[in-house]
Amino acid sequence: MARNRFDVDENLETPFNIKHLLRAGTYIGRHKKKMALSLVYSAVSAAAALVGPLLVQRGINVSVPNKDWRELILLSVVMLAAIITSIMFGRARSKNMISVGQDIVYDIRKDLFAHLQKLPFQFYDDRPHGKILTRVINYINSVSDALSNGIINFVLEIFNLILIAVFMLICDVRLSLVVMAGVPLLLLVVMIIKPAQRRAWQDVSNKSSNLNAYLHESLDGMKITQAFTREEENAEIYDRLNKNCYRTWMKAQYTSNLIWVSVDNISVWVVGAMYIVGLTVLGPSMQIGTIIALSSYAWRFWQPLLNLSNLYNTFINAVAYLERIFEMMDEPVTVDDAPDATELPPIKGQVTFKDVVFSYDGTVNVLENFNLNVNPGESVALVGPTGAGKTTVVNLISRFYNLTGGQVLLDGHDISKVTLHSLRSQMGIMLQDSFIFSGTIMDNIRYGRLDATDEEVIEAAKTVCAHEFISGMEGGYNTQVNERGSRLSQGQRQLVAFARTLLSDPKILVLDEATSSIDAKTERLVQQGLNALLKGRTSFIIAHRLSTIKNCDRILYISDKGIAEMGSHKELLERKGKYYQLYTAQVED
Ligand SMILES: Nc1ncnc2c1ncn2[C@@H]1O[C@H](COP(=O)(O)OP(=O)(O)OP(=O)(O)O)[C@@H](O)[C@H]1O
Repeated sequence: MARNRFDVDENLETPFNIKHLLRAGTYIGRHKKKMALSLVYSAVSAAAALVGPLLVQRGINVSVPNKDWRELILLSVVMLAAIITSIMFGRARSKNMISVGQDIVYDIRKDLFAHLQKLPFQFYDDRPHGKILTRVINYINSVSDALSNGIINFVLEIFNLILIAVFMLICDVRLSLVVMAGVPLLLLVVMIIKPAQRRAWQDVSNKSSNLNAYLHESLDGMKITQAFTREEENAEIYDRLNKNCYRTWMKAQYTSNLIWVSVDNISVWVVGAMYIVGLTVLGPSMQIGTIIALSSYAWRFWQPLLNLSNLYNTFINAVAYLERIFEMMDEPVTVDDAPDATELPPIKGQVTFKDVVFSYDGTVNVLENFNLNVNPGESVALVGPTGAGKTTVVNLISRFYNLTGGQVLLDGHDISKVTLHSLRSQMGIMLQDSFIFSGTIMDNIRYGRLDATDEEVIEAAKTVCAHEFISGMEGGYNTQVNERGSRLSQGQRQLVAFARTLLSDPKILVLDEATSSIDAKTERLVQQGLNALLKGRTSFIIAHRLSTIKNCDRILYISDKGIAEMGSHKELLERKGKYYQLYTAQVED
């Protein structure tokens, strides 16, 4: 699927949709008190900062000519107080808004992660994980700033603009109009440059998302890269993606700078025009203190306009990011409890596949009219060629994917009609990828049953012959293993994962290549422990090494979208069919 690639851009250019901002309002609404307080702090800080030029005007026009030193000192004290007030309220606002911004990040991330944990295997099959990370980390960061500071700043800048305009008009109406004459010119520049600027920043975000996706994939596959000496080729791909980031970043900076340069130019022209009009056209009727005060306001007048135009961009980008975030939050949990789902009662372990049809992509069927009935306590092995569908069959029992057709029943209960928790908590699954989490070995074995005692953990490890190597490690069961268990051998990882599966004391056990990396001697020992454990449990065992499944009650040879052969080891050998060929080939080897 096209989106599962690190070099395919996401479409961020979406029409402004207020719906997303309104939905984001639910996150902002939780902090309305702090937001309102910040607005008050901001207003006080801005108003205090604007008093200065008026005081300067009064000082130059009145106090100095009248040599009223008392008033001049008073004006200086008031000015100092205004500056201190402005700084203090500004700081209080910043402190407040930082916490609001982080609260919003926290809330959105929490909801998103909760949702990610519910999304089915299919979702993760389809997307580069680096891009998911970009949404959870980068997009949420960008959005939080727009939702917290952005909204406050928007209100504040409008307030600032009105306030500055009022202060200017109080100073002098005619010169104020000269300053305001530059506004249409600025709007024109903004309208021309802003769309390009927005697209440029979206490009930056896309290219860094692609870089993240590739980086993530490369880190995951680093050992293979080094084994195949692909470092140079990979460096070239990374370099290309990195250059894309560099190029788009420079372009975005360039377009952003265009706005600054334009605004700077316009403001210089306007202030220049104001001086010319003030000193020549209006001449003697204009006092120098008024011109100085007005020029100070004129410089400030442009700042909120520029900030508003930047905020416009921030909001447009935020809406695009919000759309991507909400798209992920709205990603349907296709494998979920049905509205009328019931709890699966404690099962005996009968598993029935009834006319099951399954396709991953909706076009090619992996299984067709698959029928099977496994009795409680029966052990069933699945063998067959690579890619025949063995893992698919066992994944369907845990409902990791929805069926395309037919039914899977546990003790007669349709698994699509029971809650996932009650279903999966009765299953013990050991997937092909024996994933080890960062933490201790004890934590890893206890992963599926948090209330298990240390003794139970050790007992499970002993059963799968993991106790010996664990005890030999420097910290025993409390040895820290790195993420993915990189400090354990592949076989040791399998043994830990095996113990984890057994500890959950399942009614149905699924072992997908559980012992493929374990040496033959240990495997035989594991087998003995396993035989005891399999008693009373229904088990599905996938193994390419046929010696490990010879004793299973039934062996299914999976091929051609179904069961090609079925029977005990002895029966299948006697039949001299596909299983016989597979087995004799292995024995000869
Ligand atoms: N997530 C997926 N999306 C699309 N197709 C898939 C997916 N997983 C497996 N397939 C396809 O479904 C078929 C059956 O795969 P499955 O993993 O069940 O085979 P298997 O018999 O377990 O193979 P192996 O012995 O190699 O583990 C394969 O052709 C495979 O390409």
